[in-house]
Amino acid sequence: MAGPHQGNRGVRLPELCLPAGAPLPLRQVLELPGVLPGLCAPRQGVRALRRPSPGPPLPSGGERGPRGLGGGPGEGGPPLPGPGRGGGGHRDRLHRPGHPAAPGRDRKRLGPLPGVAVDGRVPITLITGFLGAGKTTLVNRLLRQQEGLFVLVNEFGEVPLDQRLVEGRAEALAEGCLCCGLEGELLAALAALHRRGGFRHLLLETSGLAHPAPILRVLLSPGVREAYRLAGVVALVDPLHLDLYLAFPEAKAQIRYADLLLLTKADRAEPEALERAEEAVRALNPLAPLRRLAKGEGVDPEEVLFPRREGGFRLLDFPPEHAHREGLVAVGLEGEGALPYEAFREFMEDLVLGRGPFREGRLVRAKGEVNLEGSRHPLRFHGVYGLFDFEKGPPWPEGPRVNRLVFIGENLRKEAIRERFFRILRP
Ligand SMILES: Nc1nc2c(ncn2[C@@H]2O[C@H](COP(=O)(O)OP(=O)(O)OP(=O)(O)O)[C@@H](O)[C@H]2O)c(=O)[nH]1
Repeated sequence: MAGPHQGNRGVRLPELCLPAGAPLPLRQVLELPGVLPGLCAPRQGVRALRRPSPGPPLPSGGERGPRGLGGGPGEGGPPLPGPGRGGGGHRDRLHRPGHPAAPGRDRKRLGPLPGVAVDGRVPITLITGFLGAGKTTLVNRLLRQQEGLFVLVNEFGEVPLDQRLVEGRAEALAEGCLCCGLEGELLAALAALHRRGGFRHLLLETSGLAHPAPILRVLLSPGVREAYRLAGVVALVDPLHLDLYLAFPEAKAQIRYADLLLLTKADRAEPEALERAEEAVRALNPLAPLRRLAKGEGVDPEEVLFPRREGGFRLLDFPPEHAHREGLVAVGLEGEGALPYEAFREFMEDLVLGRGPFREGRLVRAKGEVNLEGSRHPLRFHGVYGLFDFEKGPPWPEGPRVNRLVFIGENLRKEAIRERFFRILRP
């Protein structure tokens, strides 16, 4: 395990947006007075934190579904429209690559859905990738462009932030890591969704720390297999932080188990970094197709939804047990009130740079939505190691303003973080 701060100080600094000692550029994002000179500008539009436009209403129940999780033949009951039947049928829902997709009404229609057409089971695609690799960015894009998708999201953090981004067509599983004792939870969620129906393809977005094997074991178990067809495993890989990620066995496993590999942040990474990352990824999984993505764009949605080719490669050496790298901690903070700008900036800098009470820890992932004093807009942020994106959200609605933050890292001291945050929060 790397020593404290190595990632934040010695190794990462040249590449960081936030040099040591430089304040976070929060004022610029919120257009608060008093921008401090010499800071890197906030990145524009990197994170689509807003929710995708609501899609058309999901068809309601009414038709009988196939066998499986509902409790055997005849009890299933979710509507899985087959060719020529209700729910619009899917013959006319052809996805036509090449047509520019716009959010909302121009959403593309799903293709002929081989899984449903062939055997009545609902295809399910596992979307993996280490913390901050770009899973939600891709999934939000697919939701905007494709009808009939539903997403089950598993988050490691204690405050479910991602779910709010895809509300209506997504559901959060219990917090924690899906691969660690949440198999029952996953089974129950799959069964409930299957009974409820109203979707034709399920995406399962795992937490960044999930090992795919125990999840695949659930998806390939006899009861589940009758209702859902595993369409494949997609792994997203962040080339900016790959060498840091590969110290985590989960990150390696995600790459090894993938049917399709997506190298994200191609718009931000230098060409040499992309090439190096491709080499490292290829060494772990030489057979899966490898594509480059920029902000969720760069791959045919159909390929993401159905990444597994017939007769394709799959690694089935499921370890009976696995252990996460020690010391990883998720801290969720939720509280009403306003944060003074300076105090919040210092708090974030100390965490990112491993200073003061946070010197033992090393931040891997941060995300949140906060209410800074003097602003009508929430400040939203995403951090992966020291690289941060900030965005101004739409004005707060009437009513209490709730700050929500998640920090994931090694040896983070939960109590110290909580104590500091609630000390600066003004109710
Ligand atoms: N420039 C750029 N930024 C990206 C890209 N993909 C994701 N990001 C940014 O990277 C950060 C993390 O992206 P997410 O999509 O939330 O990553 P995630 O894998 O869902 O994160 P976790 O759920 O926390 O593991 C956000 O700030 C995104 O805007 C990309 O292709 N290009």
